[in-house]
Amino acid sequence: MPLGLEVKNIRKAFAKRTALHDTSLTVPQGQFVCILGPSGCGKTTLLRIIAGLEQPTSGAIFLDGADITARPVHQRNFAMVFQSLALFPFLTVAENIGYALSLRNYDSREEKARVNELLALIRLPDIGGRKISELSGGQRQRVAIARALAQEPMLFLMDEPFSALDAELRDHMQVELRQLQRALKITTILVTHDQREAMTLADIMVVMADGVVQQIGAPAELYRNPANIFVSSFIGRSNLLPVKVANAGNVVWGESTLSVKAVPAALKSGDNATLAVRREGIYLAKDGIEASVKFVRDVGGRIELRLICQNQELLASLDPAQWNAHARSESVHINISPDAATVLST
Ligand SMILES: Nc1ncnc2c1ncn2[C@@H]1O[C@H](COP(=O)(O)OP(=O)(O)OP(=O)(O)O)[C@@H](O)[C@H]1O
Repeated sequence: MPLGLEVKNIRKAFAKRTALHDTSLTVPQGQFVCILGPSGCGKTTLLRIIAGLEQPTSGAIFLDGADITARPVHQRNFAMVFQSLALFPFLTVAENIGYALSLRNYDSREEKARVNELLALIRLPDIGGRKISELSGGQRQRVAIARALAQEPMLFLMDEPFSALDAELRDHMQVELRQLQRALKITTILVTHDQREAMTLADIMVVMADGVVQQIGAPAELYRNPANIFVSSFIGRSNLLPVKVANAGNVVWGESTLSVKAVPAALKSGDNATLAVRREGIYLAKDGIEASVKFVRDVGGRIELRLICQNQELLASLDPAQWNAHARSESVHINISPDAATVLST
């Protein structure tokens, strides 16, 4: 059974800055991993080290159990798609894909059949004869993916491949890539700063900040159980409430006691902490905490409320039926669902 890729204790120091501190992660065979983080957090450096374009200062990379840290790029058989697609603009689509096939010693009939197969895969069967310069952004993107797949790579690496596309096309391409990756079961690592993109694509998300991995897990897991304040704010947005840990799985926020699903073992009764509350975790309840409504926004399907509660501004996202049932009043009472609230070290 193949093991996939293992990144072990990678560190990368540039002259003036350490881009990666002791980074480890496992990419199981056939999985889609998204490395997510703000600009400058070290995600491209990590991808380049995995690709073999950059050497780590220390640490090692294993592929299916073999140490490949010193293996040159051209011996890794990894395919790469970057934001600048590096297609040859004045060659045709078929010639671009054929170029990636040239190492395979196909005769011209076999090469033509393989190009057609790849074009069918990206659902552009009729564009083999067109020049790259004559294609739309989305078509170019798909050709770059087809060319990468032509290599039959062990690993597919992508760095912000959709950032040049408009929002609608980006959404579309994300779904297509995900379907293609599932069908081909090709182990894929994609770098992005866009949390929606990562949540759409990833089996496993790796959240980074300042050269340090903050959390690794399935998208829903990171959303529900963020490990720290950075992750809770970067993956979806959270209200951050200053609280004190109380006994019996409760926390105290201002004058109110709130029950929570868990308190981290490192926190003791009386400690200060932060309660990260998802917007949909706030609901209206007659016996809840008093809040005034500052702003109401109907965002189609949900009602967004900006509330002031215990001198703090909160953002809530309600079901329209709930809002209508409460007579759309300027003064409301709220409660917080324990499932949508995570206690974090401050
Ligand atoms: N060749 C280099 N020489 C010196 N410093 C570098 C080099 N490459 C990257 N860095 C620094 O390392 C840090 C991480 O850079 P990296 O490109 O990995 O970040 P990133 O998360 O991919 O950011 P972005 O989303 O903006 O591309 C940055 O502070 C960057 O300035």
